[in-house]
Amino acid sequence: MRQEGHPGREAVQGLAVLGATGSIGISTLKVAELHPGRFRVVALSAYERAEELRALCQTWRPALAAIHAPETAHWLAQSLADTGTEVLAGPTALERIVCDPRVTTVVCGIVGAAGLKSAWAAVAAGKRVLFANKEPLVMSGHLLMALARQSGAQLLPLDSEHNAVFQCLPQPRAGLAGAGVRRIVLTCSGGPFRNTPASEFATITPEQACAHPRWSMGRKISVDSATLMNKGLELIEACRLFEAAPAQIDVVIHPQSIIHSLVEYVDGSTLAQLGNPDMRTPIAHALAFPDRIEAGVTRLDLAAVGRLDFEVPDEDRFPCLRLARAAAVAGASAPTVLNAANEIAVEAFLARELPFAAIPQVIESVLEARPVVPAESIEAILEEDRMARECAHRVIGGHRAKGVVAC
Ligand SMILES: NC(=O)C1=CN([C@@H]2O[C@H](COP(=O)(O)OP(=O)(O)OC[C@H]3O[C@@H](n4cnc5c(N)ncnc54)[C@H](OP(=O)(O)O)[C@@H]3O)[C@@H](O)[C@H]2O)C=CC1
Ligand SMILES: CC(=O)[C@@H](O)[C@H](O)COP(=O)(O)O
Ligand SMILES: [Mn+2]
Repeated sequence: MRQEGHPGREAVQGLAVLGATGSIGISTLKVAELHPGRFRVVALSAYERAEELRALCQTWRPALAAIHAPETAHWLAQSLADTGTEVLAGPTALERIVCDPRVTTVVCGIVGAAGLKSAWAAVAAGKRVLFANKEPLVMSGHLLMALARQSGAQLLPLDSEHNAVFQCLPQPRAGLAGAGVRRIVLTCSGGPFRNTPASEFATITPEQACAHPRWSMGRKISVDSATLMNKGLELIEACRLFEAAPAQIDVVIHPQSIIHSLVEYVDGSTLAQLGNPDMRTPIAHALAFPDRIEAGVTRLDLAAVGRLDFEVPDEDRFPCLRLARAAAVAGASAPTVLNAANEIAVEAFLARELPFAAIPQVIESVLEARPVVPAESIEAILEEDRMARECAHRVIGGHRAKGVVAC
């Protein structure tokens, strides 16, 4: 993560917000709205929510917009005809956006592995790249970090825990050991089922799983928080972003989500970043870094919060965390397989085709079925992702054939 030579301070940043219609995209635009002299919205993207993208384009008047399906793009172009927005579609639209010379800063707010190619293109193009989309980092973070060193891209974490760790580390950095870091502690809310007995997991519905106690987020990450896979993915994400070994990352349950993560130093000091659970804070931090700007969030009132609690995570009830740690230790293709199996299992759960309790079972079966192979090119990673998804579909098919009912 380099700091020099990028538009943090003086130049107006040209923003490309990928996944503009999602939770991260909307929070980013709320921060940008507070600072019209600092940020110009150059490009917005969505996948299928065309009405929402049209409304954003009418407000922000970006030079470029992208949506997945060509026929939807045609409709969008017609309805934005008087705005000057050029509408793109198809597989290379996002790559074209991030490479546009008017774009200095790319906000990666797409969900899942679907964000990998655009994130990759943004890093290759040497942009300032703000990562919320953790799945590409889990799959290929080691390659993205190396690519950033070559291209001069500046990678900044938006994920609240990683942004907190970033804030607790000295800048510029020269590795964790050089900075005297002993370990990184990621906090975890515990999700909506922190106190739910495992015997009740079989009947959990998508609505219950998506009702996160602290954060308002998209459906996929909300389910990940409920299984604790979100923390597992974040453990791997932290290994990638901070070039840490899995053994240097611990997880602690902190139900209030006020401390967003901690860094322990060899001298016994532990630094933490605190704030109300609102993504506009890490987004404002990364957008303005190294400056600090108003984020529009409610100030933290510790007396009103009253108490901060901590617990050890229960990996028996939440095996996804254990599976993710094992994948981090195995390295190579294992994190890609873990992520792919999780995406397919969560999709099936949200479609009421798989019980909540079966999500970790599917992931474990896919991890057992796929050999760990080298992951030293983006092509190899994409191929492993494809095969792991196929395997997950077969495992889920077998599960359904046994007549296990989903809620
Ligand atoms: N929400 C949060 O607070 C946090 C999110 N993150 C991470 O950020 C990412 C985004 O999360 P979140 O904003 O909650 O997700 P949302 O589901 O709210 O938004 C996802 C966005 O990505 C677009 N999208 C979905 N599928 C595709 C696809 N195949 N190709 C291109 N675009 C697509 C959606 O478009 P459309 O609306 O048209 O479907 C939407 O704009 C995730 O990786 C998540 O883990 C990390 C920390 C916090
Ligand atoms: C806001 C954010 O960064 C999420 O990733 C959050 O961490 C989810 O909360 P959990 O700690 O419940 O996974
Ligand atoms: Mn997070």
